[in-house]
Amino acid sequence: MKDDALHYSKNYNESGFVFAPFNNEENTILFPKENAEFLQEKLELKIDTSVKEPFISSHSSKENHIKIIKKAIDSIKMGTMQKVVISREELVFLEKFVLINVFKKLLSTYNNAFVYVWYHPKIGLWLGATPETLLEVEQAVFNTMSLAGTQVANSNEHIVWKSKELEEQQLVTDFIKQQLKNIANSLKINKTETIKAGSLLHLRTKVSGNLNKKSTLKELIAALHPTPAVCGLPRNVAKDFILENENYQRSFYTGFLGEINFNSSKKGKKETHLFVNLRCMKINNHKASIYVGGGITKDSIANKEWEETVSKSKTMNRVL
Ligand SMILES: C=C(O[C@H]1C=CC=C(C(=O)O)[C@@H]1O)C(=O)O
Repeated sequence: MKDDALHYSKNYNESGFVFAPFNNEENTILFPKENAEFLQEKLELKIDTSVKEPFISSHSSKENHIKIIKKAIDSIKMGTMQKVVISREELVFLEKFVLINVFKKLLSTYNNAFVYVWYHPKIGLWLGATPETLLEVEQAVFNTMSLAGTQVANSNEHIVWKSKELEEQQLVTDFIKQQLKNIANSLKINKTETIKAGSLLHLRTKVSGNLNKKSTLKELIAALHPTPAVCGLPRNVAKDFILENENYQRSFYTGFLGEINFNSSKKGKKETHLFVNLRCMKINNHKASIYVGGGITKDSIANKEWEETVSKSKTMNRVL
């Protein structure tokens, strides 16, 4: 970027790179394309192992996280919500932090994820490796996905999904279908499949279609973000529950990021690639904040949900 000014996207009509928070009422940061410089470099993924980066991890209170999960389960059983994604921040104290090494480790650990480093002097440094696409648009064709349900990958075992995970993910697929009803046509829901993200497995259903002529990117984003893969159902009830009960600020975790280029007049350039900001961390003053969460439904068992967040944070801890 040519300066350190903070720019915001007004209506996603711009061309550039956006970084959006979980809370869709807050501003989306924009790196305008016209202010950006484009550099390309081939990275050798071999890491200098003589540099050791010891760390001490401090689990944010387990009891507290379990308490919020139990409250969420009660609320779901009382009928206020169907699903809510509860998350937490885990602090890791870094004695030494070599950005390029951590980035290379992320790239080699997550070979089918969108791996990024994002920095703005007024916001800070974020890194991540997300398996979830929020939205891809090329001309009038778009792709999105429903991604939810987690288990630890175990290469020797036949993969079996329990009904809790299958239902949790189906809710996301149904939501996407419903939200796109008036914006898109020729909606195609692919077969649900298992995908690997680092050492974890998830359920994924790809959804694609054609945008109606008058649909805008703003409309499309408003319809999808935040999906029940990161928020819950009904969306507003779950969002309020999250904002009231999680005892930290998600800020850009479970937001989205990527390139927008929806209104470009140049032929063949009308492309947008947005990813949900999962498996991510913020680095600040020898401290990494790792963000992890999981979907809670009526069938959730609080302790297991805690373990799921531990598995998720382990994959991030490993790259540190
Ligand atoms: C909210 C997160 O994951 C979402 C995406 C995949 C699986 C999820 C789950 O099993 O709960 C979550 O919906 C996270 O990793 O922090």
